[in-house]
Amino acid sequence: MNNNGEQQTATAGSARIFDHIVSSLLPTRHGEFRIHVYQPVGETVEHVAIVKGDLKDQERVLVRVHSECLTGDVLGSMRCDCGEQLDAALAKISSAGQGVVVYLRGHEGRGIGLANKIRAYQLQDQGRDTVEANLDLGLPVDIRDYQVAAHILSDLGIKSICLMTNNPRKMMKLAEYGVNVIERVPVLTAHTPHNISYLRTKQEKLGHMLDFE
Ligand SMILES: Nc1nc2c(ncn2[C@@H]2O[C@H](COP(=O)(O)OP(=O)(O)OP(=O)(O)O)[C@@H](O)[C@H]2O)c(=O)[nH]1
Ligand SMILES: [Zn+2]
Repeated sequence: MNNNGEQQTATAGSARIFDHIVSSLLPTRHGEFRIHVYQPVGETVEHVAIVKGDLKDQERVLVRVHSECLTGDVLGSMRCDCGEQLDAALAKISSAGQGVVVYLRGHEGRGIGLANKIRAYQLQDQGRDTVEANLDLGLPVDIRDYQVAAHILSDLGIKSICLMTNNPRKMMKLAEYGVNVIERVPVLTAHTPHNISYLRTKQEKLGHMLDFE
C-alpha cells in the first residue's frame, strides 16, 4: 500500500496475491479509524481493515481478526457473540490508540455462507447444536482460511500482534501463515439465555477458551 491509500498489488515471489484497493478516514462511535479495502486477485470478495494509528514496524499491535456475521454484527442477533466482540474490539483498540480489526468477508457461518448458516439455525431450533447442525447439512464445521488476514497484517507493516480471540485455532492458523502472535487477549461477552448453549458448544467442541464451569 502507498501512503495515499491508492491501489497497490501485493506479491509473493512473482505471483500477485491481492490488491489494496483504497482507503479513507472512517469516524465511528468508537472514534476515528482509517478503513482499507483489500481484494484477493481473481475474487470479487472485498475484505476490510479498520485501522487506528500508524502500525508500520509496530510490535504487539492489538489485532482482532473478525469473521463476517451479518446477523450478529449488523442486525444485533443474540444467537451468537459476534456483534458484541466486534464492538469490544473496536472500543479496546480505540482506547489503546492503536490497532486493527481485519474484517473477513466470505467467512459468514464459519465459511458455509449466510443461507446455510440460517439452515443451521433451523436445525438448532429443533435441538441440534452449532456443530451438529453443520454436519447434518453435510457441511464442514469450519472452513475458514486466514491467509488473506496474514497478508493484510503484513501489508500494514505490523511486526507482531496481540490477538483478540477466544479461538486457539485462529492463533495457530495465523502463526502458520507467518504472523508473529505474541499474546492472546480474551474477548469475553455476556452470556444470555439466547447464546449460552451456543457458547458452551464452542467451548466443548471447538476448543474456545470461554471459561464456563
Ligand atoms: N455455521 C454456523 N456459523 C455460525 C453460527 N453462529 C455464528 N456463526 C458464524 O461463526 C463465525 C464466528 O465464529 P466463532 O466460532 O463465533 O468465533 P471465532 O471467530 O472462531 O473466534 P473468536 O475470535 O473467539 O470470536 C461468524 O462467521 C458467524 O457467522 C452457527 O450457529 N452456525
Ligand atoms: Zn455471529
